[in-house]
Amino acid sequence: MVLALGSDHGGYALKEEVKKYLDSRGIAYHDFGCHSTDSCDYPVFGKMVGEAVASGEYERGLLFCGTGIGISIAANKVKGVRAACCSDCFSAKYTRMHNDANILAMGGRVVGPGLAIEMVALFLDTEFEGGRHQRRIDLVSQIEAENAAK
Ligand SMILES: O=C(CO)[C@H](O)[C@H](O)COP(=O)(O)O
Repeated sequence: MVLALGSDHGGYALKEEVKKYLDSRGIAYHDFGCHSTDSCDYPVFGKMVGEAVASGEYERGLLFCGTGIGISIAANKVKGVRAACCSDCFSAKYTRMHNDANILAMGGRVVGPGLAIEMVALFLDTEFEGGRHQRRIDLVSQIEAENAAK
């Protein structure tokens, strides 16, 4: 699995911590930026990672901003993206099992590195359950298709 990573300045430090964890597990990733704590704009990186995941080039993505919210909102504007902003392990696990989330977003000003790494592990290691949940994802995709046609 190759991951697409992105952050703004508010999520930069947490992204660096998560990268150390991914390195320790030998999980490959590409970091689309940002690459410092200089102030920047989260939609730029949410869009880049969203498009990278939606294209199929990267299987899943990890996004970071101050709250995790803005960058997940931006990524979710890309067709095919299901980005979940999480700050607890239950949500990080169930967003894989029930929502087949393809991007996990976290807030560098909300969660510490220990919790973030636990959430990343659950997000990466949990499979989608399918079944009734696939029907619901199909309904979400239908909303995307309807809006694209407008
Ligand atoms: O969390 C965020 C978006 O949801 C941003 O990281 C946050 O809004 C950036 O704020 P500032 O420019 O004051 O550092």
